[in-house]
Amino acid sequence: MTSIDVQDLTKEFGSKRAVDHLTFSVLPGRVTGFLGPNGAGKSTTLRLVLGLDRPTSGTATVGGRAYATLDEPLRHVGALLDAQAPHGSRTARDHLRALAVSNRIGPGRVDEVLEETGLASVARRRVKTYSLGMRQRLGIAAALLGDPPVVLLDEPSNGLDPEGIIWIREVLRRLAREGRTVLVSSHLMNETASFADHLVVLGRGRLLADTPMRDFIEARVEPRVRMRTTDGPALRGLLARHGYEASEDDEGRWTVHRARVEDIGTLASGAGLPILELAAEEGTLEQAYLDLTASEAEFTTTPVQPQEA
Ligand SMILES: Nc1ncnc2c1ncn2[C@@H]1O[C@H](COP(=O)(O)OP(=O)(O)OP(=O)(O)O)[C@@H](O)[C@H]1O
Repeated sequence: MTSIDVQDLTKEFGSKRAVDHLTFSVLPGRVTGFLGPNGAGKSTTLRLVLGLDRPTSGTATVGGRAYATLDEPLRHVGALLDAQAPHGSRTARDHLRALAVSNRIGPGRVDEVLEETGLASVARRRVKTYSLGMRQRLGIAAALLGDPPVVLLDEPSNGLDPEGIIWIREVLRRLAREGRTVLVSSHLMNETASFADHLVVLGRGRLLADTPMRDFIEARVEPRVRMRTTDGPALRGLLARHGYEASEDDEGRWTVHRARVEDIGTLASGAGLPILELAAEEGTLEQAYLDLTASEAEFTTTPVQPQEA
Protein backbone atom coordinates (compact mmCIF):
# COMPACT_ATOMS: atom_id res chain seq x y z
CA MET A 1 0.00 0.00 0.00
CA THR A 2 1.04 3.56 -0.62
CA SER A 3 2.01 6.01 2.10
CA ILE A 4 3.05 9.65 2.01
CA ASP A 5 6.39 10.16 3.71
CA VAL A 6 7.66 13.56 4.73
CA GLN A 7 11.24 13.43 5.98
CA ASP A 8 13.04 16.35 7.63
CA LEU A 9 11.28 18.68 5.21
CA THR A 10 12.10 22.38 5.29
CA LYS A 11 10.87 25.17 3.02
CA GLU A 12 12.07 28.75 3.26
CA PHE A 13 10.67 31.70 1.32
CA GLY A 14 13.47 34.26 1.68
CA SER A 15 13.95 34.65 5.42
CA LYS A 16 10.53 33.08 6.18
CA ARG A 17 10.63 29.41 7.16
CA ALA A 18 7.20 28.07 6.21
CA VAL A 19 8.01 24.39 6.93
CA ASP A 20 10.56 23.56 9.57
CA HIS A 21 12.23 20.12 9.70
CA LEU A 22 8.95 18.28 9.38
CA THR A 23 8.81 14.48 9.59
CA PHE A 24 5.63 12.42 9.45
CA SER A 25 3.96 9.63 7.45
CA VAL A 26 0.39 9.38 6.26
CA LEU A 27 -0.73 5.75 6.20
CA PRO A 28 -3.33 3.95 4.09
CA GLY A 29 -6.74 2.81 5.32
CA ARG A 30 -7.57 5.85 7.39
CA VAL A 31 -8.41 9.51 7.01
CA THR A 32 -5.70 11.77 8.38
CA GLY A 33 -6.84 15.27 9.29
CA PHE A 34 -4.21 17.94 8.63
CA LEU A 35 -4.66 20.81 11.09
CA GLY A 36 -2.93 23.98 12.16
CA PRO A 37 -3.58 27.70 12.50
CA ASN A 38 -3.43 30.03 9.48
CA GLY A 39 0.10 30.19 8.16
CA ALA A 40 1.16 26.97 9.95
CA GLY A 41 2.52 25.51 6.71
CA LYS A 42 -0.19 23.05 5.66
CA SER A 43 -0.63 24.27 2.08
CA THR A 44 3.12 24.58 1.62
CA THR A 45 3.55 20.98 2.79
CA LEU A 46 0.85 19.77 0.38
CA ARG A 47 2.50 21.71 -2.46
CA LEU A 48 5.86 20.12 -1.62
CA VAL A 49 4.29 16.64 -1.63
CA LEU A 50 2.79 17.41 -5.05
CA GLY A 51 6.08 18.71 -6.43
CA LEU A 52 4.60 22.20 -6.98
CA ASP A 53 7.37 23.73 -4.86
CA ARG A 54 10.91 22.59 -4.25
CA PRO A 55 11.99 21.90 -0.69
CA THR A 56 14.89 23.89 0.76
CA SER A 57 15.95 20.57 2.31
CA GLY A 58 14.46 17.19 3.14
CA THR A 59 12.11 15.04 1.08
CA ALA A 60 8.43 14.38 0.50
CA THR A 61 7.53 11.14 -1.30
CA VAL A 62 4.46 9.19 -2.30
CA GLY A 63 4.94 5.42 -2.26
CA GLY A 64 8.67 6.08 -1.91
CA ARG A 65 8.89 8.28 -5.02
CA ALA A 66 8.96 12.03 -5.55
CA TYR A 67 5.69 13.13 -7.19
CA ALA A 68 7.56 14.72 -10.11
CA THR A 69 8.95 11.31 -11.10
CA LEU A 70 5.52 9.61 -11.32
CA ASP A 71 4.22 8.73 -14.78
CA GLU A 72 0.53 9.57 -15.24
CA PRO A 73 0.42 11.09 -11.77
CA LEU A 74 -3.39 11.21 -11.52
CA ARG A 75 -3.33 7.42 -11.32
CA HIS A 76 -1.15 7.65 -8.21
CA VAL A 77 -2.26 10.78 -6.40
CA GLY A 78 -5.52 12.72 -6.58
CA ALA A 79 -5.37 16.24 -5.21
CA LEU A 80 -7.68 19.15 -4.60
CA LEU A 81 -5.89 22.38 -3.76
CA ASP A 82 -7.60 25.69 -3.03
CA ALA A 83 -5.94 27.45 -5.89
CA GLN A 84 -6.67 24.75 -8.44
CA ALA A 85 -9.22 26.18 -10.86
CA PRO A 86 -10.18 24.80 -14.25
CA HIS A 87 -10.55 27.17 -17.16
CA GLY A 88 -13.98 28.84 -16.81
CA SER A 89 -14.92 28.67 -20.48
CA ARG A 90 -14.62 24.85 -20.54
CA THR A 91 -17.40 22.52 -19.56
CA ALA A 92 -16.82 20.24 -16.59
CA ARG A 93 -16.88 17.25 -18.91
CA ASP A 94 -14.26 18.71 -21.27
CA HIS A 95 -12.07 19.67 -18.35
CA LEU A 96 -12.15 16.12 -16.97
CA ARG A 97 -11.73 14.59 -20.45
CA ALA A 98 -8.58 16.65 -21.04
CA LEU A 99 -7.18 15.48 -17.70
CA ALA A 100 -8.14 11.88 -18.51
CA VAL A 101 -6.43 11.91 -21.93
CA SER A 102 -3.17 13.27 -20.52
CA ASN A 103 -3.13 10.46 -17.95
CA ARG A 104 -4.30 7.64 -20.26
CA ILE A 105 -7.58 7.29 -18.38
CA GLY A 106 -10.59 6.02 -20.39
CA PRO A 107 -13.50 8.42 -21.14
CA GLY A 108 -15.91 6.11 -19.30
CA ARG A 109 -14.23 7.05 -16.06
CA VAL A 110 -15.11 10.73 -16.67
CA ASP A 111 -18.80 9.88 -16.67
CA GLU A 112 -18.35 7.75 -13.57
CA VAL A 113 -16.79 10.54 -11.51
CA LEU A 114 -19.34 13.07 -12.78
CA GLU A 115 -22.04 10.73 -11.53
CA GLU A 116 -20.25 10.07 -8.27
CA THR A 117 -19.84 13.78 -7.49
CA GLY A 118 -23.41 14.69 -8.42
CA LEU A 119 -22.38 16.75 -11.47
CA ALA A 120 -23.73 14.52 -14.26
CA SER A 121 -26.74 16.75 -14.98
CA VAL A 122 -24.59 19.92 -15.25
CA ALA A 123 -21.56 18.34 -16.92
CA ARG A 124 -22.14 20.21 -20.20
CA ARG A 125 -22.29 23.62 -18.58
CA ARG A 126 -19.31 25.96 -18.62
CA VAL A 127 -17.41 25.95 -15.35
CA LYS A 128 -17.69 29.75 -15.03
CA THR A 129 -21.43 29.29 -14.38
CA TYR A 130 -20.70 26.97 -11.45
CA SER A 131 -21.23 27.90 -7.81
CA LEU A 132 -18.32 27.51 -5.39
CA GLY A 133 -19.84 24.23 -4.19
CA MET A 134 -20.08 22.87 -7.74
CA ARG A 135 -16.49 23.86 -8.45
CA GLN A 136 -15.46 22.10 -5.29
CA ARG A 137 -17.27 18.95 -6.46
CA LEU A 138 -15.52 19.25 -9.82
CA GLY A 139 -12.16 19.50 -8.04
CA ILE A 140 -13.02 16.33 -6.14
CA ALA A 141 -14.10 14.62 -9.39
CA ALA A 142 -10.68 15.47 -10.87
CA ALA A 143 -8.94 14.13 -7.76
CA LEU A 144 -10.81 10.81 -8.03
CA LEU A 145 -10.49 10.51 -11.82
CA GLY A 146 -7.43 8.26 -11.85
CA ASP A 147 -8.80 5.99 -9.09
CA PRO A 148 -5.65 6.88 -7.11
CA PRO A 149 -4.43 5.08 -3.98
CA VAL A 150 -3.53 8.45 -2.43
CA VAL A 151 -5.88 11.44 -2.11
CA LEU A 152 -4.88 14.89 -0.82
CA LEU A 153 -7.63 17.42 -0.26
CA ASP A 154 -7.15 21.00 0.94
CA GLU A 155 -10.33 22.28 2.64
CA PRO A 156 -12.71 20.03 0.65
CA SER A 157 -15.84 21.22 2.52
CA ASN A 158 -15.18 24.80 1.44
CA GLY A 159 -18.30 26.18 -0.27
CA LEU A 160 -20.36 23.02 0.15
CA ASP A 161 -23.90 23.19 1.53
CA PRO A 162 -24.92 20.93 4.45
CA GLU A 163 -25.87 18.12 2.10
CA GLY A 164 -22.51 18.49 0.33
CA ILE A 165 -20.67 18.42 3.66
CA ILE A 166 -22.33 15.12 4.57
CA TRP A 167 -21.52 13.82 1.11
CA ILE A 168 -17.81 14.67 1.34
CA ARG A 169 -17.64 13.06 4.79
CA GLU A 170 -19.01 9.83 3.34
CA VAL A 171 -16.66 10.00 0.35
CA LEU A 172 -13.65 10.36 2.67
CA ARG A 173 -14.76 7.50 4.90
CA ARG A 174 -15.33 5.28 1.87
CA LEU A 175 -11.92 6.10 0.38
CA ALA A 176 -10.28 5.09 3.66
CA ARG A 177 -12.35 1.88 3.87
CA GLU A 178 -11.13 1.02 0.38
CA GLY A 179 -7.60 1.14 1.79
CA ARG A 180 -6.54 4.45 0.28
CA THR A 181 -4.29 7.02 1.90
CA VAL A 182 -6.36 10.13 2.59
CA LEU A 183 -4.94 13.44 3.85
CA VAL A 184 -7.41 16.28 4.38
CA SER A 185 -6.65 19.78 5.63
CA SER A 186 -9.42 21.74 7.29
CA HIS A 187 -10.11 24.66 9.60
CA LEU A 188 -13.40 23.16 10.72
CA MET A 189 -12.92 21.12 13.87
CA ASN A 190 -16.39 19.58 14.03
CA GLU A 191 -16.03 18.61 10.40
CA THR A 192 -12.60 17.07 10.91
CA ALA A 193 -13.85 15.20 13.97
CA SER A 194 -16.59 13.65 11.84
CA PHE A 195 -14.25 12.04 9.31
CA ALA A 196 -10.69 11.77 10.66
CA ASP A 197 -9.17 8.73 12.37
CA HIS A 198 -5.76 10.26 12.75
CA LEU A 199 -4.37 13.80 13.05
CA VAL A 200 -1.24 15.60 11.96
CA VAL A 201 -1.10 19.06 13.53
CA LEU A 202 1.34 21.80 12.51
CA GLY A 203 2.25 25.06 14.23
CA ARG A 204 4.68 27.54 12.70
CA GLY A 205 5.93 24.96 10.26
CA ARG A 206 6.69 22.38 12.92
CA LEU A 207 5.00 19.14 13.91
CA LEU A 208 2.88 19.57 17.05
CA ALA A 209 1.07 16.22 16.98
CA ASP A 210 0.88 13.02 14.94
CA THR A 211 -1.58 10.81 16.75
CA PRO A 212 -4.91 8.96 16.57
CA MET A 213 -7.73 11.47 16.99
CA ARG A 214 -9.18 9.74 20.05
CA ASP A 215 -5.81 9.85 21.86
CA PHE A 216 -5.34 13.49 20.87
CA ILE A 217 -8.61 14.44 22.55
CA GLU A 218 -8.24 12.21 25.60
CA ALA A 219 -4.74 13.53 26.33
CA ARG A 220 -5.96 17.13 26.40
CA VAL A 221 -9.53 17.26 27.58
CA GLU A 222 -10.41 15.95 31.04
CA PRO A 223 -13.17 13.33 31.04
CA ARG A 224 -16.23 14.47 32.96
CA VAL A 225 -19.50 12.92 34.06
CA ARG A 226 -22.84 14.70 34.17
CA MET A 227 -25.48 13.37 36.51
CA ARG A 228 -28.67 14.07 38.44
CA THR A 229 -29.89 12.45 41.60
CA THR A 230 -32.77 12.93 44.03
CA ASP A 231 -30.29 13.04 46.92
CA GLY A 232 -27.72 15.80 46.29
CA PRO A 233 -26.21 15.85 49.79
CA ALA A 234 -25.61 12.07 49.71
CA LEU A 235 -23.97 12.35 46.29
CA ARG A 236 -21.77 15.23 47.44
CA GLY A 237 -20.59 13.22 50.44
CA LEU A 238 -20.00 10.06 48.41
CA LEU A 239 -17.94 11.83 45.75
CA ALA A 240 -15.92 13.75 48.34
CA ARG A 241 -15.10 10.54 50.23
CA HIS A 242 -13.73 9.06 47.02
CA GLY A 243 -11.68 12.13 46.17
CA TYR A 244 -13.78 13.43 43.26
CA GLU A 245 -14.22 17.11 42.60
CA ALA A 246 -17.81 17.92 41.68
CA SER A 247 -20.08 20.92 41.24
CA GLU A 248 -23.84 21.34 41.04
CA ASP A 249 -25.61 23.87 38.81
CA ASP A 250 -28.82 25.79 39.59
CA GLU A 251 -30.94 23.06 38.05
CA GLY A 252 -29.54 20.31 40.24
CA ARG A 253 -27.29 18.86 37.53
CA TRP A 254 -23.92 17.66 38.74
CA THR A 255 -20.59 17.69 36.92
CA VAL A 256 -17.93 15.35 38.22
CA HIS A 257 -14.46 16.34 37.03
CA ARG A 258 -11.74 13.95 35.86
CA ALA A 259 -14.12 11.03 36.16
CA ARG A 260 -15.28 8.15 34.00
CA VAL A 261 -18.90 7.25 33.73
CA GLU A 262 -18.26 3.56 34.58
CA ASP A 263 -16.58 4.49 37.87
CA ILE A 264 -19.19 7.00 38.96
CA GLY A 265 -22.08 4.74 37.94
CA THR A 266 -20.63 1.82 39.92
CA LEU A 267 -19.97 4.03 42.92
CA ALA A 268 -23.47 5.51 42.97
CA SER A 269 -25.27 2.20 42.51
CA GLY A 270 -23.07 0.56 45.18
CA ALA A 271 -24.16 3.29 47.59
CA GLY A 272 -27.81 2.79 46.64
CA LEU A 273 -28.09 6.36 45.40
CA PRO A 274 -31.11 7.08 43.15
CA ILE A 275 -29.83 8.19 39.74
CA LEU A 276 -32.06 10.19 37.39
CA GLU A 277 -29.43 10.81 34.73
CA LEU A 278 -25.84 9.70 34.13
CA ALA A 279 -23.74 10.54 31.07
CA ALA A 280 -20.14 10.82 29.97
CA GLU A 281 -19.21 14.25 28.67
CA GLU A 282 -16.82 13.59 25.83
CA GLY A 283 -14.13 16.08 25.02
CA THR A 284 -14.35 17.63 21.56
CA LEU A 285 -11.62 17.97 18.99
CA GLU A 286 -12.11 21.73 19.15
CA GLN A 287 -11.37 21.81 22.91
CA ALA A 288 -8.29 19.65 22.47
CA TYR A 289 -7.04 21.64 19.48
CA LEU A 290 -7.46 24.98 21.26
CA ASP A 291 -5.65 23.60 24.29
CA LEU A 292 -2.73 22.51 22.12
CA THR A 293 -2.48 25.70 20.08
CA ALA A 294 -2.79 27.87 23.24
CA SER A 295 0.14 26.09 24.86
CA GLU A 296 2.05 26.37 21.59
CA ALA A 297 1.38 30.13 21.48
CA GLU A 298 2.72 30.49 25.04
CA PHE A 299 5.79 28.56 24.09
CA THR A 300 6.49 30.47 20.89
CA THR A 301 5.91 33.92 22.38
CA THR A 302 8.64 33.37 24.98
CA PRO A 303 11.02 36.32 24.41
CA VAL A 304 14.11 35.43 22.45
CA GLN A 305 17.29 35.97 24.46
CA PRO A 306 19.36 38.81 22.97
CA GLN A 307 22.48 37.48 21.31
CA GLU A 308 25.83 38.50 22.69
CA ALA A 309 27.70 40.99 20.57
N1 LIG B 1 5.04 31.73 -2.10
C1 LIG B 1 5.26 32.22 -0.88
N2 LIG B 1 6.11 33.25 -0.69
C2 LIG B 1 6.35 33.73 0.55
N3 LIG B 1 5.81 33.25 1.69
C3 LIG B 1 4.96 32.22 1.56
C4 LIG B 1 4.64 31.65 0.28
N4 LIG B 1 3.77 30.62 0.48
C5 LIG B 1 3.56 30.57 1.82
N5 LIG B 1 4.26 31.52 2.45
C6 LIG B 1 4.30 31.76 3.92
O1 LIG B 1 4.57 30.52 4.55
C7 LIG B 1 3.80 30.38 5.74
C8 LIG B 1 2.96 29.09 5.65
O2 LIG B 1 1.90 29.30 4.71
P1 LIG B 1 0.87 28.16 4.30
O3 LIG B 1 -0.01 28.76 3.27
O4 LIG B 1 1.60 26.93 3.97
O5 LIG B 1 0.08 27.94 5.65
P2 LIG B 1 -1.31 27.21 5.89
O6 LIG B 1 -1.12 26.40 7.12
O7 LIG B 1 -1.71 26.48 4.67
O8 LIG B 1 -2.28 28.41 6.17
P3 LIG B 1 -3.85 28.56 5.85
O9 LIG B 1 -4.51 27.75 6.92
O10 LIG B 1 -4.08 30.01 6.04
O11 LIG B 1 -4.10 28.06 4.47
C9 LIG B 1 2.98 31.64 5.87
O12 LIG B 1 3.66 32.53 6.73
C10 LIG B 1 2.94 32.18 4.46
O13 LIG B 1 2.83 33.58 4.47
